[in-house]
Parts: sequence; C-alpha cells; structure tokens
Amino acid sequence: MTVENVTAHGLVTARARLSDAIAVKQAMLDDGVLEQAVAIAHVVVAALRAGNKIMFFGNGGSSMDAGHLAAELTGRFAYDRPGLAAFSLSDSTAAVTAIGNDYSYAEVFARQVLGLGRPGDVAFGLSTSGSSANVVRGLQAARRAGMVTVALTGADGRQCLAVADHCIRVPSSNTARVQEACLHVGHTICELVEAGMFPRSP
Ligand SMILES: O=C(CO)[C@@H](O)[C@H](O)[C@H](O)[C@H](O)COP(=O)(O)O
Repeated sequence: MTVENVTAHGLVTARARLSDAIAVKQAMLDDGVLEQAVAIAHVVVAALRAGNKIMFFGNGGSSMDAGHLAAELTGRFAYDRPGLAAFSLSDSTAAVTAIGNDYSYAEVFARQVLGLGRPGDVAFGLSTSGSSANVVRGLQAARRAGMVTVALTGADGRQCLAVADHCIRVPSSNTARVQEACLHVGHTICELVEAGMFPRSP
C-alpha cells in the first residue's frame, strides 16, 4: 500500500468516526441526556451552596476527564469567579498506587471516598463500560457514606446504574465515542454549575 493509499484510507476512516461522533451527539439530544444533566447540575449547586464538595474518579481516559472536570470547577469554566470545592481521586498517584498495591485495585476509589467523603458531598464515577469494579465500588462507598452518587457511562452502564442516584448513559458502546460524549456532558454540567453558583447579569 502506498503512502497515498494509506492517507486516503485514513481519511475515509476518520470521516466515518466523525459521522459516528455526530450521530452519538444527535442521539443525546433526542434521549433526554441534557435534561438529566440539568438535574445533576441542580444537585451539584445545592451541595456546593451547603458547603459540600464534589469528587470525580475514573480509569484511563476517564481518569484524565475526572481531573479535567474537577479543574473546570476549582479553576474556571467560562468566566472569572471564586474557585469551587472539587477534586479528582484519580489524580493522586500516591494514593492510587498505595491502595492498589496494599489492598486491591478495586479499592482505589472506595477507600479514598470513605476517607474524604462526607454526607451531602457528590461523587461522580466515570466509566465507559459502566462495569469497572473500582468505579462501581467507589460509587457504592459514596452511597454508604451518605453522598449523592452520579455515574457517567456508555450505553451498557447497568452496574453503575444500580449504585447511582443519577446515571447518564450516553448512547454508544465505543470507548472513544463514550469518552467524548461523557466529556461533553461533564462540560455542560460545569457550565450550568458555574452559572448557578455565580450568575452574571444579562
Ligand atoms: O482511554 C482509553 C482508550 O480510549 C483507555 O485507557 C480506557 O480509558 C481504559 O481502557 C479504561 O480502563 C476503561 O475503563 P472504563 O472506562 O470502562 O471504566
């Protein structure tokens, strides 16, 4: 195969991927995902106003999205305002490696949740498969601790759904598409939370 053929094939494939991503986002518009995101943003605003905090966790690409979304709240999303109480449990390399090494990888989020979480806090578990044991156990621990539990997953998010007060299942089972869609949902929630906490005059 020539370089030109590889490039042509790559372009065809890339177009198909982009079409798929658009179809997923269109299905989200039709599936009530935004209505769920608004409801979750209300929950987060209520928690922050009551002095509670927001924690995110996930594996792999979702671990980076967990840190990204926490930073949208502690830093800023669209405009300057005070920082909000949010952090990612995936960001602590020391905690994740110590708990994973000394207990088990399934406990890396649950143990942090139980140590850091207080009733009324909000825990966001991100899992494209919806079945990663450490994310499911993290949400279970949060629920036991009296926290509000939120899951962002792909279409087959049943295990997270069972332990989440709010579960947005984006309509795809492709890991990359689900990550992109969950990040979009996360951005939407952060934007709504920022506007809810610090309204700007029109
Ligand atoms: O980012 C990617 C591939 O797109 C991977 O690293 C992916 O995040 C990992 O396979 C994760 O372990 C998947 O876990 P989960 O999202 O199903 O909970």
